[in-house]
Amino acid sequence: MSGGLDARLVVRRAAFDLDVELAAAPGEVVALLGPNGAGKSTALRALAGLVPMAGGHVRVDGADLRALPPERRGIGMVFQDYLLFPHLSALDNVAFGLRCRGARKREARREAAGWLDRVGLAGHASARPRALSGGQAQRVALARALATRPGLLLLDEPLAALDAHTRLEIRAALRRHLEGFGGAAVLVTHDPLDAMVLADRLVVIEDGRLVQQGTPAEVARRPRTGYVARLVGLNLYRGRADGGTTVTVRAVQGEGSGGQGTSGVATMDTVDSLTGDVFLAFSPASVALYRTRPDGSARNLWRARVGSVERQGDRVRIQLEAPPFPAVAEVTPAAVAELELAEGTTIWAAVKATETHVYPA
Ligand SMILES: Nc1ncnc2c1ncn2[C@@H]1O[C@H](COP(=O)(O)OP(=O)(O)OP(=O)(O)O)[C@@H](O)[C@H]1O
Repeated sequence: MSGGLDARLVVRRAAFDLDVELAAAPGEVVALLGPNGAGKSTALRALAGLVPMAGGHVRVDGADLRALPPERRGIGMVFQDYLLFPHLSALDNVAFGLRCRGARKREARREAAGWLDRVGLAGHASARPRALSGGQAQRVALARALATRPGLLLLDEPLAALDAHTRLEIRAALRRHLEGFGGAAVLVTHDPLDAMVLADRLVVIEDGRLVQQGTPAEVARRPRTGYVARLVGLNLYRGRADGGTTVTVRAVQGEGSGGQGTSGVATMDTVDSLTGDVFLAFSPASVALYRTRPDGSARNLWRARVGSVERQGDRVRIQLEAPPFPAVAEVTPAAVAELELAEGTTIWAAVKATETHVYPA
């Protein structure tokens, strides 16, 4: 690829080893997702030149940046904690980046004023960072990063320090500005919603390795690890399909979804005919719960113990412990009351074959 970002990032530390390839086309926003300690920040810092690389390359618009120090890479950066210069006004913070690129003072300030206007802060040009709210400070940081029209923009948890209301507002502003941005952008986030809203493509890393990538819709539809499944809220199992519509499954949900002893096998009826190793997924909302064994139409049915009951908005998430079928069910508060669900309750869980989704592993 000549334009955009083309990188392979190799970083070695005593107890950690990162090796990921990362590409982003001009105008594309790639979100890096992964559990704590997966190496997201390390990858971003390697791109920025803030940690030494043991191997690989960083090319932006065809230019190899690996030998350059951070300040000469021409990369725009937006961090969680803004990192504005406290002694400079909002205007001069934005102008600073332009000055570093060689713009004259008047010219830099004129252009900076235009960017402050674009992020809705024309009236705050002379304010010092401490006089700005978190959301305003983050908009100044964004203007500062965009003003230099970098070939690569890095965003490290840009919404994490903001309160819920400001977060919504800045997420929308960020989306607008990213849409108008012509360079490649890499966003690190913990928040699947930020990733889904802001990114064109998701790259998931675990333990320093890329485990899955694709558009948000592809990743949400076909998670390939327990982490991704939890992220998108699906129940996920690995199994073998026999060419018919029966899958022999074992859980891949990992910790917190059934605990230890997730051994043994079970079969599930599906509607997809595949052969070989497969993933089987279904949504928590498709799990029906019963106090007594239900009669009637064919469906997958199993006994489970309620592990936890957790209210989330107007729904309740129920962890079901039932090796090898640990699962999450999502029901209404009325159903919780009616079924008298509490930790330790034993119930029947059912999922229709038509609600399952099977795809090659
Ligand atoms: N400065 C450092 N020196 C040594 N090890 C570090 C340093 N920074 C991070 N690590 C280790 O490198 C690994 C990757 O950390 P990193 O911060 O990149 O992960 P992350 O995916 O960004 O995690 P989080 O979501 O918690 O921010 C972890 O094992 C971490 O403990």
